[in-house]
Amino acid sequence: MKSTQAPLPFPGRQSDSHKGDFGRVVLIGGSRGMAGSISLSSMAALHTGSGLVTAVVPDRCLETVAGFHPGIMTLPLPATPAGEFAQTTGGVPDMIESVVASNATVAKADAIGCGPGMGTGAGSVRIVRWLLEQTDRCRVFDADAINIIAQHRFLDRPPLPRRQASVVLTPHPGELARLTGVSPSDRPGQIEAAETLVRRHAFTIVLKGGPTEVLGPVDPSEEAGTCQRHTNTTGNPGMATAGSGDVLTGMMTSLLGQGLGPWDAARLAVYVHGLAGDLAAKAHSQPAMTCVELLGRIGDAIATTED
Ligand SMILES: NC(=O)C1=CN([C@@H]2O[C@H](COP(=O)(O)OP(=O)(O)OC[C@H]3O[C@@H](n4cnc5c(N)ncnc54)[C@H](O)[C@@H]3O)[C@@H](O)[C@H]2O)[C@@H](O)CC1
Ligand SMILES: Nc1ncnc2c1ncn2[C@@H]1O[C@H](COP(=O)(O)OP(=O)(O)O)[C@@H](O)[C@H]1O
Ligand SMILES: [Mg+2]
Repeated sequence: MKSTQAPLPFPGRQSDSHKGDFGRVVLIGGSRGMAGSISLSSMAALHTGSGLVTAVVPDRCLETVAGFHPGIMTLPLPATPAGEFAQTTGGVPDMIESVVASNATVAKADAIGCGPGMGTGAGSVRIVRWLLEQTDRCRVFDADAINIIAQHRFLDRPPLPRRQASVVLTPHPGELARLTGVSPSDRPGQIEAAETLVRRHAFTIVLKGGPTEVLGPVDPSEEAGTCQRHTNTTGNPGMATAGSGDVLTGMMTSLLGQGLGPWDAARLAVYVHGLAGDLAAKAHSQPAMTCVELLGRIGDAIATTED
């Protein structure tokens, strides 16, 4: 295992602190058949230190998601027969995004992560479009949320006001290819395409892989788009296993919810996530480690990076 240094220390805790000090986060996603993904994100957010974690899921997945960890709260939304988010609720308010917007837990969330396992159906599209417009919120878009943004060309619209755009996208190379048209086999081209997105929208982009690259604006309020790049130093091919990225989504959302800015949250999340992967591989081997062992090593990884 390489010996490397964290880009910044993990935030410490005061002796009189309480769970409200560590962020309320919401994770939106899951569907019947992919309930594990949003559960992994939610458990990762808890293990990264979030005070309160709510998974917003299609109602057909509620028991499954809630059953993974007693610390996860769940908010069920109407589902299609296939078990994805429905477009309408048949009630008042009627459209699914109105239900999300009017929910008190969602309204109070310090950070919202969206996408793992949610599918790309009409209900999910409405939720992603709504979330992209919430410019006063910290948001993480991953997996199907990125696929939806790509399919519906949501980034072709005029950029959001820079000052408010606290958005992190966490594509793997296949998702970035859908977003930009640049092939996963062209790593330099993908990094350049991600830089272009950063300069235009002032988003932070985490281009996953071995190694993961973090790209973000130097000054998000500046009109002329700037971009800085950080190459992560942790992680290993044992992490090429289902659910590794879902864990990262929860960690990223957790750190944003704890008050870190997007550049710091992204660099620290990928560092601790990769280190947890390195510790899991050391204990279990690269082939045998899974997302469960990765999740189980977040604590050991944090312990080496604490303030
Ligand atoms: N337990 C669960 O419920 C899980 C659900 N998942 C969900 O499944 C859905 C589909 O996501 P997937 O990522 O599996 O499928 P995708 O079709 O998005 O990605 C797989 C494809 O992307 C490309 N790709 C990915 N990483 C690459 C790399 N490093 N280099 C080059 N090409 C690369 C490859 O072409 C690969 O076939 C998402 O909603 C996701 O959240 C997955 O996260 C796995 C676990
Ligand atoms: N060869 C590798 N070296 C280092 N990290 C890797 C490697 N392969 C995958 N990973 C990491 O594992 C995660 C995979 O994410 P993703 O493809 O979204 O998985 P999933 O959608 O199955 O959860 C990313 O954080 C990525 O950086
Ligand atoms: Mg993924």
